Amino acid sequence: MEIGKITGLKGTITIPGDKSVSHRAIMLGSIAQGTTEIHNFLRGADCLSTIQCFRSMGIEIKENQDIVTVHGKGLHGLTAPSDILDVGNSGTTTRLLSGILAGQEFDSKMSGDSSLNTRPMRRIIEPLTQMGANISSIMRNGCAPLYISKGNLHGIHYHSKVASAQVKSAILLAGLYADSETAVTEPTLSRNHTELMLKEYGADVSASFKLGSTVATASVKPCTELFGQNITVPGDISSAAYFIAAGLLVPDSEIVIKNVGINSTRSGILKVCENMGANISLLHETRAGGEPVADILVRTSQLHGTTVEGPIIPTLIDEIPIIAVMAAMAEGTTVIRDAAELKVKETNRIETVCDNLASMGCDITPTDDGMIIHGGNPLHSANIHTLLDHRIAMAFTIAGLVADGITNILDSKCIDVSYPTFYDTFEDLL
Ligand SMILES: O=C(O)C1=C[C@@H](OP(=O)(O)O)[C@@H](O)[C@H](O)C1
Ligand SMILES: C=C(OP(=O)(O)O)C(=O)O
Repeated sequence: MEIGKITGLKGTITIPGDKSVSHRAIMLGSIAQGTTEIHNFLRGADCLSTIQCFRSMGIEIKENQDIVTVHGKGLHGLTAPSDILDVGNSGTTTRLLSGILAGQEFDSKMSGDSSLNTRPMRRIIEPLTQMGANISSIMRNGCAPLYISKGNLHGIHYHSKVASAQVKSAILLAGLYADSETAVTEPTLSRNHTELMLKEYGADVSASFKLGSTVATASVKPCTELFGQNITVPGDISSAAYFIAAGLLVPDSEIVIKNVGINSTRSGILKVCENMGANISLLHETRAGGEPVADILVRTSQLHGTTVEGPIIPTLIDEIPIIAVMAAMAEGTTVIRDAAELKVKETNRIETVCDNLASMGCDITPTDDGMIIHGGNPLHSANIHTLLDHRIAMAFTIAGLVADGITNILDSKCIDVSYPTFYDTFEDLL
């Protein structure tokens, strides 16, 4: 995809459904009793992998544009897949599904693409094993492909080293099948969609913060039945982030982004934008599917550098590539730290962000847990090596809109993983 410099992005856009919420709606719908209707479902490749996995385990799932109907068969209604479950590029599918599969009577295997199969899975193998699950890395390297066979699950209180919603969710989902309460404590609160949605489906879930610390605990009681729901998925703030950045960086722009999920465990990017001096307002705040949503009004702004660190990091972890692009265009220095998790995403996002921004003329230095960006140098065009990472492709598309010359996004098709209509959205802004 070739991207040139532009001015004046103006208009109102709607962002597709949230990826995290879409995955969870399929998973919980499949193990609930009765029908679940999901509105504004994200038809991105990752969520389609989740659908396919549950179809392979006997669940009827009908797709009608962005409305998906799941005919759930209850907590014990899944059937043995005849083949290895293909999780594609999706870490969320792999880790959350592991928690569910740990509670099944049948054996299963899961494998993904070459990126997925290098991502760390010990973080879920270890707690699920403590719960009594039989789960192993087939290549014995701590990565997928994974093999899961019947185990008898008991409740544990797990203290996770990483603030990861995927780890937390895998344990809570296995906890539905355990013989006593299961709790997860994480160093700082990660996205809480699983807790919120489990509650909607009828599970007995609690969540608490320890006073005076950032530590967060979520727990679930063993469950006998979940009940099918009607779910409206909010627009994905991680996808909206590219248009927030475009509205701020492209001269003479004014964009309204409709119906975006602003759950505080996801909306750290809004705080960072505010700290950078952005002109952003939230309009029409309301709720959809148990989640807070709002329209976001963005106007071109002169940004300045900031520090992004500590408990805010899990609330914006997928937005760091686009935050780095904003920082490159901001006056002054931006420091991003406490974000070592970036190294184990679809690519090592510290490297992919730093290499590509440096190739566009940005003064950027990678660190062990983030990066330091001296902003304000004009960006120039480059060939962007996405390494098939959707977030890199989208973040550098926005960089291309403000860079001199024609920026070439290599393998931009990888954007289908989370936002297949990304380039179409621009048509409403030109
Ligand atoms: O639970 C989820 O839906 C997700 C959690 C995050 O991963 P971690 O749990 O590994 O931080 C995030 O990066 C990913 O895109 C989606
Ligand atoms: C890291 C991501 O997703 P996942 O972990 O589900 O592959 C992402 O979408 O940026």
